[in-house]
Amino acid sequence: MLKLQNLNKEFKNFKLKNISFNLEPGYIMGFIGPNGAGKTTTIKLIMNLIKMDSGSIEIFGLDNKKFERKVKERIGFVYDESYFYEDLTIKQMKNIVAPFYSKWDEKVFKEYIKKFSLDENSKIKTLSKGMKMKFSLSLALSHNADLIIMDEPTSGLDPVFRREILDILYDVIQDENKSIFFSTHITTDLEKIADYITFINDGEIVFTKPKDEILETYRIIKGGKEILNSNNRIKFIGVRETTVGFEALTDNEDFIKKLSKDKILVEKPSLEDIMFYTVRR
Ligand SMILES: Nc1ncnc2c1ncn2[C@@H]1O[C@H](COP(=O)(O)OP(=O)(O)OP(=O)(O)O)[C@@H](O)[C@H]1O
Repeated sequence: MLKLQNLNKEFKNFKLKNISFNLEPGYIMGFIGPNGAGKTTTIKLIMNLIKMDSGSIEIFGLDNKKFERKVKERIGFVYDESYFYEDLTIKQMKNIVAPFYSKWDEKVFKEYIKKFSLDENSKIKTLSKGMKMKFSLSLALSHNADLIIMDEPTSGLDPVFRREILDILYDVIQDENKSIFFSTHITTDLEKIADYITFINDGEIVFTKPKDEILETYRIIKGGKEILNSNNRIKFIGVRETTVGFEALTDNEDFIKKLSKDKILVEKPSLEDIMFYTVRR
């Protein structure tokens, strides 16, 4: 579905370094990382909205630049900022977008509009942030796209809206030939629906793996201050000290076994824990 190989892009104060990952058909991949890590830049490169310095991107096995039109016909794209003409109504805007897609399905679009309780005659500028996102999603899902790419689709949305959107994405993925790639800061959303997680930090991929494998690999260790010393401290990925003790992240099973069992607590981390300790070290 999507294959990035050794992608590089340099801005004045930022560098995207050797980004590589694959997304297979039938899966949802979440793209996480702190602010400024390079998520939007990567998505813009995938969509050929900015030029790469080196590397390659294949979508459906085709080069994303050479076959741009062909590839984009089959992508549903949801961007984090509204790119609509604010003075138009939903219907007018849809009439501009629809002819670009040979497989546009008016019936599906109408179903989504109804499902999202949107009024076709509402002007875009009168829509709330959540409603605009629902409209964006309706457009992205109404032309039989095989790959849905979204940049922070759930940011700024309340939990009810978010859950609705996640349910719809989950429905889309029931067709095993479709895939979804989306960036987010809301790691709990990914814990619910993602199959794979790609984690980017400071322009570099930290990991790209099945979610279950990630959650099985890492552990949070909690213990009193007396356990932490200069030798073992450096073996943790990240450490957070409090007045009474410490919490730390590790992916080293042997190391955990060596720590005295009766003095530590071993817990499974959330994706947010993994992100926090990896970024803060
Ligand atoms: N056109 C540009 N010119 C110069 N620098 C840029 C440009 N676009 C992005 N950057 C820089 O690249 C870095 C990565 O930005 P990017 O938007 O990809 O991060 P992000 O992971 O999407 O962050 P966020 O989670 O805050 O949206 C930032 O330091 C940003 O300032």
